[in-house]
Amino acid sequence: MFEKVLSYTGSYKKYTYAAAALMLLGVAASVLPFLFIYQIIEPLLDAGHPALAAGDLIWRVAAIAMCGVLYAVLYVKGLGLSHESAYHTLKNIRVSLQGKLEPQPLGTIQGHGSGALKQMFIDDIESVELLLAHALPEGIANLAVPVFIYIAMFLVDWKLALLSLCSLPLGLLATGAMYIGGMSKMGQYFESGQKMNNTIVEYINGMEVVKVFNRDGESYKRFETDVKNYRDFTLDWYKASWPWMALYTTVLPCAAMAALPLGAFFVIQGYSTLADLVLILCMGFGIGAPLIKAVSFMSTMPQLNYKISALEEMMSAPPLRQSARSFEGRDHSISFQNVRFTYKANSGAAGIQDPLEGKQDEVLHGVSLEIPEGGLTALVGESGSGKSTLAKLLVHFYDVDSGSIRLGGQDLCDMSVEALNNEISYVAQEQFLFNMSLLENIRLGRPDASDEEVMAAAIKAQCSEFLARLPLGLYSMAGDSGKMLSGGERQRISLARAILKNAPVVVLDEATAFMDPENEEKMNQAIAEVIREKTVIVIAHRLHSIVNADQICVLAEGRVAACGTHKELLAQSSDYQRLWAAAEGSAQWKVTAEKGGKTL
Ligand SMILES: Nc1ncnc2c1ncn2[C@@H]1O[C@H](COP(=O)(O)OP(=O)(O)OP(=O)(O)O)[C@@H](O)[C@H]1O
Repeated sequence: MFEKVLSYTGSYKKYTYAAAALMLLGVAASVLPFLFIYQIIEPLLDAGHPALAAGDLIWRVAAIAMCGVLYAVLYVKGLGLSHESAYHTLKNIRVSLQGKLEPQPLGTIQGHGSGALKQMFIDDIESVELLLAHALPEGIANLAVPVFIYIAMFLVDWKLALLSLCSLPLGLLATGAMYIGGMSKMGQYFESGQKMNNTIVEYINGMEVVKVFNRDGESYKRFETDVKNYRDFTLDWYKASWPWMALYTTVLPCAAMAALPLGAFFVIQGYSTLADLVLILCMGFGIGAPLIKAVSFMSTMPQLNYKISALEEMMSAPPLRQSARSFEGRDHSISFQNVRFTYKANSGAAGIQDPLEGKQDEVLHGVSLEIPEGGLTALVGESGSGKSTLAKLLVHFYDVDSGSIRLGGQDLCDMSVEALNNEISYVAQEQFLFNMSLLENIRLGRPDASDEEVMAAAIKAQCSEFLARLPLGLYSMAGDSGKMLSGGERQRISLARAILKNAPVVVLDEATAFMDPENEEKMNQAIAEVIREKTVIVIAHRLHSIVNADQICVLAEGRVAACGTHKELLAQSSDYQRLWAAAEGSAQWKVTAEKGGKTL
C-alpha cells in the first residue's frame, strides 16, 4: 500500500523521507532527557556516589530544556514537509484518477454513481493525507520512541529492561488480531458507505419528484435502509475491533507490569540498584503514549488499504476501445452493422441488494442500419425501444458488445473519441450547463470561437429574446446545472453550442422535448440552423414532426422493425401504423426536408 501511494508522490517523495528523518531525530531528542534525568537521580539515590556538582546539574537541566526545544522544532519542520508532500500527492492522485476515468466508457463511470464518485474523489483520496502526513512519518517516529527507550533501558540494566518488555508481545498480538479482524469486515463497511452516499445524493436530487408525487415515505424508506445498513456494517466493523483495542490499550502502556514487582525483588536481592529501577519505571511511562499512537495509526491501515485498492480498481477499468487515428472516413454516412449492446450494471455491495443486479438484459439485439450522408433520418419507436441507446453508441459513450458502427466506412473504434467528436454534434434531451457564463457554455462547442461568433450562434439558436431579459445577457451565469434558465432556454443554449460547433453530423435526441406552442417557431428555426446541410439523425416521439424525413427507422424492442419514408411505412409497417395512430391528434408541427436546407 505504501508503495502504491508513494508512486503518486513524484518529486515530493524526498519530502516524505525527509519528514520521517526529521521526526526520528526529534524522537531521539525526546528520549535523551531520560539519560540526563538518570545522571541527576543516580547520585541522589546512591549513597556511595559522589554528589553532583552545581555546574553539572545546571548543564544537565539546560540540556533537558534544549532537547525539548529541539524536539519541537524538528517535529514541526517534519510535519510541514510531510503535509507538503501529502497535499501534492492528493492532487496527483485526483488528476490521475480523472485522467484514467476519462477514457473509460460513460456507462462504467456513471455505474459508480455520483455519490460514490464524490466519495472517492474527495473523501477517500483525502484519507491518503492521514497516511502520508501522519501515519508514515509520525507512525515511524512514534514507533521509534519505544525502540529508543528500550535500547536506553538495556544500557541502564538489561534485566530490568527485559522485565519491561513483558507486556509487548501480548499488546502486539492484540494489535495484529484487530488488523486481521478489521480487514475481514472492511469490504461490507466500505461498500455500504458508498451505497449510502449514492442514495443520499439521489434522495437530494430527486427531492422535487418525491414531494410532487407524495413519495416521501417510500423514498425515505430506501434512504433509511441504506443509512441503517451503513450503521450496521460500521458497528460490525467496530465490534470486531473493540475487544482487541481494549486489550492493547490496557496492556501496551504497562511496562511496569512485571518490572515493578520483580524489579523490587531484584533490588532487594542486590541484582539491581534502586536508582536503576526508578529510572526504568520512569522510562516505562514514556513508552505507552507513543506506542498507542503508533498502533492507532495501524488501526486505520485496513480502511486505507481498502480505499486505495478500490481507487486502483476504479482506475484500472478497461478504457473505451479507440485508436489514436484521426477521422479518415470517405464521407459522413453512418452504418450500424449487427450491433448488440447491454448496459452493464455495477454489482452492489456484499449483502446489499442492488436493484439492477441480475438484470443486465441485452438492449439492442443485432441492429443494422444505413444512414446516408446529407439525409435526415428519424428514429422512432415506443419508449424503451432503444432509440437513445443507438444515439449514445453513435457518439461512442459506450462500446458495443458485438457488431460495429462506422462513420464514412471507418469503425468508431479505429479513431480517437476526440476525432469522432469533431465530426458529430450531439444534442441530448437534457443538455448539461456548467455554472459559468452562457457565453462560455456555448463556447464549449468550439473553444477558439470569438465572442462575436458565440453571439452569432446564440442569435441563430433564437436565444436573443431571453438573453435580452437577463441583466448580463450572454455574460449571465447559468447557475448550478443551468438552473437559472427554463428547460426550453437550456435547450436553445445547447443548440447554439451545436451551431457553433458546425459538425457535419448532427444527432438530436428529443431536442424539442421542451417546446411549447409559443416557442414552436423559434425552436424550429433554431433546429433548422443546426441541421442545415448536415447528416442528421433525429429521435422523435412526435411523429408529425418527421413525416418529411428522408428516412424513418422504426425500432421495436431493440430491433429495426422497418425503414422507409412516411408513405412507405404507412403502407407497409404495422409497427409504424400503430405509432402513427397513437400520434394522431398530438402536436401539429412538421419537418420539411429540402435540398440544401431543412426546416422543422
Ligand atoms: N443507463 C442505463 N442503464 C441500464 N439500462 C438502461 C440505461 N439507459 C437505458 N436503459 C434501458 O435500455 C432500454 C432502451 O432505452 P433507451 O433510452 O435507448 O430507449 P428509448 O427508445 O430512447 O426510450 P425513450 O423514447 O423513452 O427515451 C430501456 O429498456 C432502458 O430501460
